[in-house]
Amino acid sequence: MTTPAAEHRSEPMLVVRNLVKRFGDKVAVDGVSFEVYPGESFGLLGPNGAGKSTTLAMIAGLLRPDAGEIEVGGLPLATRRREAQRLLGVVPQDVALYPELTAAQNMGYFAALRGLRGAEARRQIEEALALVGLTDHAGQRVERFSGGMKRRLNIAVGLLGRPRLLLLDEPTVGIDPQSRRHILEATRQLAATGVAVLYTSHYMEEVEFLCRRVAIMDHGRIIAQGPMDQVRALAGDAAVLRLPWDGVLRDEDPAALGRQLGVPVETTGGEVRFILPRGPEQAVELLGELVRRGVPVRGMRLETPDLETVFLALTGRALRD
Ligand SMILES: Nc1ncnc2c1ncn2[C@@H]1O[C@H](COP(=O)(O)OP(=O)(O)OP(=O)(O)O)[C@@H](O)[C@H]1O
Repeated sequence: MTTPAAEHRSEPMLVVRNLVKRFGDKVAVDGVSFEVYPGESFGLLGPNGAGKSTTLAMIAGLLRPDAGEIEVGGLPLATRRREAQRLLGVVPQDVALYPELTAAQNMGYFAALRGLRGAEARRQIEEALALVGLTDHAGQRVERFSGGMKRRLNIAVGLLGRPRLLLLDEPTVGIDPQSRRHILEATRQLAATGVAVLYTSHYMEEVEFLCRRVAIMDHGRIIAQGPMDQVRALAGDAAVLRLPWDGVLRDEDPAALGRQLGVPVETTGGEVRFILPRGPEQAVELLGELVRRGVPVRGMRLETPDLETVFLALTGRALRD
């Protein structure tokens, strides 16, 4: 499934074609193709180890592909890497900051590395800190920052040089809700100003919030790609039953319960999600089973397909176990 280029008025900012990367016998990226257009956040979704970071590292020019092509702003990465990299902002999973320096000093250092000087550097630093909500913390040393604030600063660093293509590698893993909101909102604003954003995540709700187009990766391959509604439709009848976690399954291990009941389960943010391949009617059986086991059901929500259920429908596995 592909999006007709005609839908987009501009040329793609990123073209990835038949990308392959091997590590020894392991094929980490296996024939991946997609495009990202100016002004859109394109979601690259997949479980840990799917090959998302490896794909991003190749686009960033940090890893050489074994096969395939990458073009950034029409420039082939293989032959015009330096020019292409000037259009790119990369925000890696690991935070790379100097803890003993303030946020502003870190930004100043990375701005200089990017070749920015004087008033232009100051303007860009100010803008980037404002976008991620760190203006009031500019003078604070990074060692006193929370994990979420460090991630936001890491993103601000990635924005120096005003990239036309921003690569965000799972920017919200393990951070507080406030920082997460800042990051999602900043990403949205950037896309609104015309930046092409490639957003990788294994949180489908983030991708559903940010992205109109998405690719789902598993074992190095793209197993579904296209506009969100079309990809969602691949879930067929599957549904998700969400139950509050606190107090409900106190004495039960939800993963073990899921295995016994034969349905994939994941636990996130105080609730358990049971994924029901056969759709809503399976919820009746499942609830009956929970009641038989004496599990007090104090609330529930039954939802129609999201990207989680798509992944299950296509692979038979939950995105996050
Ligand atoms: N330098 C490397 N050497 C050997 N194997 C690697 C290397 N980098 C990645 N891999 C393997 O390639 C596969 C894809 O890894 P990758 O980090 O791209 O996945 P991912 O989807 O980004 O997952 P995560 O969210 O865990 O980073 C994994 O099986 C990983 O173990």
